[in-house]
Amino acid sequence: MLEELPSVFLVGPMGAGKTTIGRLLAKQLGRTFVDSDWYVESQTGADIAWIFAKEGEAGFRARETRAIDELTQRQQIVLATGGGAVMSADNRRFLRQRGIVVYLNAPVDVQMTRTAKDKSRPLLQQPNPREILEDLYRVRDPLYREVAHIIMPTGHTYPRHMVNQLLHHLASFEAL
Ligand SMILES: Nc1ncnc2c1ncn2[C@@H]1O[C@H](COP(=O)(O)OP(=O)(O)OP(=O)(O)O)[C@@H](O)[C@H]1O
Ligand SMILES: O=C(O)C1=C[C@@H](O)[C@@H](O)[C@H](O)C1
Ligand SMILES: [Mg+2]
Repeated sequence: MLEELPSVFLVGPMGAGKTTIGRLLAKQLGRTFVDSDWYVESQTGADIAWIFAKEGEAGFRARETRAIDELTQRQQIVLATGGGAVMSADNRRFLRQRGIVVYLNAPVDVQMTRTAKDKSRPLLQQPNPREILEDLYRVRDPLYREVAHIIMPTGHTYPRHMVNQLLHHLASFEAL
């Protein structure tokens, strides 16, 4: 089962669990896992904070779109995308047309808890991260929904449990 499943692309806000769930899902499916944030970092030879500082968000987004275009053409991978990848209409088209898109939908409270200690997200290095997450959610939630084939609420579900639920959804998707 699931041998024929195309690539799976995870979208959602910072702290939704795309990297965590994506890695576990890839292991379960015996697929290669790629994280677009890590891919951009490895292609650039610098971390995301450095790219934002030197090239601005626009520089990062251009690199991200090149990465999403390339990675969505790979066969049968599991891809965790950056939280802002859906801001680009090109990225949304690449994702929607080239695989199964899963929106991990985490409420802002959960995003806050999960991102509080980690300083690697430049957009949240402000005195008011909650307001930023709320503003981003308002703008991006419709875009995540637009691009998604499957929507999964995340919050109080353990990662392993999430992956089991997702495998279930993917199996019924494959059967279509
Ligand atoms: N279902 C879950 N239950 C509890 N903790 C979780 C869950 N999913 C992720 N986490 C934790 O939340 C934090 C953020 O998760 P992760 O890095 O996977 O999010 P992300 O969606 O990839 O974020 P970003 O868009 O910033 O890359 C990590 O510390 C991870 O261990
Ligand atoms: O939500 C966002 O815009 C971002 C999320 C992260 O995954 C990184 O792609 C970067 O920190 C920007
Ligand atoms: Mg991530």
